[in-house]
Amino acid sequence: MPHAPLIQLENVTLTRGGRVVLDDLSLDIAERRVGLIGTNGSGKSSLVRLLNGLLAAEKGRVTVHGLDAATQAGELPRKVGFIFQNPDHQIIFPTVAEEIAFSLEQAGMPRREAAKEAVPALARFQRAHWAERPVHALSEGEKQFLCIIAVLVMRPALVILDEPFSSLDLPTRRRLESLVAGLEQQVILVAHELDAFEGYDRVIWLHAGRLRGDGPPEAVIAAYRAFAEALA
Ligand SMILES: Nc1ncnc2c1ncn2[C@@H]1O[C@H](COP(=O)(O)OP(=O)(O)OP(=O)(O)O)[C@@H](O)[C@H]1O
Repeated sequence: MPHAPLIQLENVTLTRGGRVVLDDLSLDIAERRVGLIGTNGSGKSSLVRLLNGLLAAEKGRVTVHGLDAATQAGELPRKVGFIFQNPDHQIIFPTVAEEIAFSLEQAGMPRREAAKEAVPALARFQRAHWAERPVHALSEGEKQFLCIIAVLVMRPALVILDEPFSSLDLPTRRRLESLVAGLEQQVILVAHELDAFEGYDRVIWLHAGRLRGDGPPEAVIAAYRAFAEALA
């Protein structure tokens, strides 16, 4: 039985820096594991930024897990966890425990309780020993892992990862992939690593702000590879 769409874009147009980057785009997304691919500048990051309220469409309607992105934008960050390509864009506190405590506070926990709960929260990800570590002393992979933990402790309904693997070595990437694979939440992954979508329900291919492909990963990725080969 088809599920009701968790995410809906209706005739969405977005302009950035005077250029149309999403062009009258309509999408219904009900699947739990969704990949987003496309060449540089095709609009992937712009699209996912509409879903967590970092950008607003000037035309059309965006609905995310029951929230209207235009009128309920303030509520989106609690529903939508966002993991950026560069962990330094997300991490703001000097120590790991402070970063996690801040996330818990953002999720509505009183400050004192959040400070006490940070270590148990880290322990759920087998990282209690990181609590007092200065964030700047973590490796890139460890920082990315911390960002994911910081998002997951907020228990979002949707987790968006925007090119999370670019600076990670293969073992660290695999560890993150298996963490993501085990999540109960809906996941949208933006990645250039085309083998990252194994087991995904659906892959969406954006090109110049429009849908160029959409369907099961194997078919969409094969079409994208053929397109890339033809360009090379
Ligand atoms: N901060 C910005 N200000 C103005 N225009 C921007 C900005 N960021 C992106 N754009 C424009 O939006 C277009 C789409 O960018 P976007 O980051 O959404 O693409 P992308 O598919 O995520 O690309 P990449 O794979 O390179 O990350 C770009 O071609 C660029 O012209």
